[in-house]
Amino acid sequence: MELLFPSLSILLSSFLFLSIVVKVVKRLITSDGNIKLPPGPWKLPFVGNMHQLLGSLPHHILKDLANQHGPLMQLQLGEISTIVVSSPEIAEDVLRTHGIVFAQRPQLLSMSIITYGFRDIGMAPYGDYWRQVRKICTVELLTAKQVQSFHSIRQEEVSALVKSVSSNEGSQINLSNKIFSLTYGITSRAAFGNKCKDQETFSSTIREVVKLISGFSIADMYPSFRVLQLISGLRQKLGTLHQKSDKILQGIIDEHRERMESGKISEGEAKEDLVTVLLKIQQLDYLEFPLTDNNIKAVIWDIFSGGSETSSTIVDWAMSEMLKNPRVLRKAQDEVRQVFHGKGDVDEASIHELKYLASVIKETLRLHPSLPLLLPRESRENCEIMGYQVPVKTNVIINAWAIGRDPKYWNEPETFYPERFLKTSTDFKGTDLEYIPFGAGRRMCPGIMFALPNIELPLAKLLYHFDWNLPSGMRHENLDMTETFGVTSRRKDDLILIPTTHSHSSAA
Ligand code: HEM
Repeated sequence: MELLFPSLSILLSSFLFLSIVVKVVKRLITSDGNIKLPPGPWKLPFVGNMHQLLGSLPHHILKDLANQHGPLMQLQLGEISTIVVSSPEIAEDVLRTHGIVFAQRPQLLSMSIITYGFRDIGMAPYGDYWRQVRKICTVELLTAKQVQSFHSIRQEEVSALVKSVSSNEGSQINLSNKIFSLTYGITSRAAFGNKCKDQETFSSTIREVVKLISGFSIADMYPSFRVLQLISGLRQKLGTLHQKSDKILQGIIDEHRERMESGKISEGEAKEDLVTVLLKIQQLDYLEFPLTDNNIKAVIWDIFSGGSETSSTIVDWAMSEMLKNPRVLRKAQDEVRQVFHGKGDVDEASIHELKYLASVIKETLRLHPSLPLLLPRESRENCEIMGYQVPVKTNVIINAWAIGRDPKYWNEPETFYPERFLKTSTDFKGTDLEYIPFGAGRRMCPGIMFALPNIELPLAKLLYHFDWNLPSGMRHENLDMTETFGVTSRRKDDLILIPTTHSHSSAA
């Protein structure tokens, strides 16, 4: 009996292996040999190019491969034919010229669990439902007026951060941790109103999910082998996390609905949180697609997962780059201290005067775009790009990180030099394809207006109130800038710094 188990498992895995090989070979044989696909590296029969993505960060590997095979490159990732775009010219073709062909997202099984069956904005299939939720997002949730209405939340949360840093003056603090909890705190209050009791659990659930869905999941690369979903355990882990976050979100919705029905949230209340806005929209009778509670939860999930890690990552990298480049740190500090001279604190009303800080942020977004690979897309029909065929249902990866370092467009691309943005009108609004940290085209990020104040205000206050030093003995040029593997390109090690309160500041 004892021998039966190993032999059974060997038998099963051999069967699985063989059936995968048969399927892949069958596909190779039946594929149209006349199609002129973009060039790409040599492929192994069963894994395609997946083995080439091991060992380093995907956006780094893809940039190196593109240097050898060209800015439009074809890879075979398991069963999935993929093209990788690494130049502004081809990004223009994909995102704008043929924008409608590439406005679709691939329907990854792993993502369907956490997006309530693709009912969010980011993963929803391109079509009328997506158009409706995206419009709600841009016209109701993330407008300049709505974002402005959250200014007191930002002030309070960032002031609390300043206070907490100040109380640790002279000793080492983990600035990364403080920045990440700040952004989750602001997003939570904007979305749910006063901080909800489950905020910590909710934020940590999101972070766990983001970690789980990072990189290329083997199961998603072989969608016809559903058994891989079971073996990998990904589906089960995501399911458990989804249930946890769903319970919290439903509790928040129920509590809001109760307050609205009891008249505690009045019509047109000055500062409406995002859940309240969504519940009011739910009551409208002219929506093409009724907004269910699940739809609302999916949208709120997007705002948290899309909005918090991304903005914190930029603040974290901007501080790291300034500590590494003391000249830039001094210049940014001089500017903020001059603009807010005699005021004792930074306020949002004059923050637009911080032109150099704005360039620091832009340069950070160029070198460390929070999403180095834009969210994946999928071709809806056959398309020709630069004389190559891109067949329907090809996965499309756009390497925004590589594009932001293209030496054809950027002088000394690896150098952190904010001044370059003082002299150019290049912007991240989606028209300059050499600079796409927020993407471009139909699926471009709708959260820029929400993100920017969450980046500018913390940076301005941290520079105004404190002088910053690295832990003793560490030289600025030795600050480690290694990135970690993930959906967002975070620092590998947390940023540990020593703050000293600046004498003019009200935090002194
Ligand atoms: C520094 C901050 C941020 C960065 C760098 C960023 C970047 C991006 C990028 C690169 C995309 C993919 C665009 C594409 O495929 O072309 C995206 C999509 C998206 N972002 Fe952001 N984002 C940020 C903040 C936010 C915020 C604050 C929100 C919401 C409050 C948000 C919500 C979304 C949504 C919903 C999508 C999906 C859009 C769609 O598929 O139609 N993002 N973001």
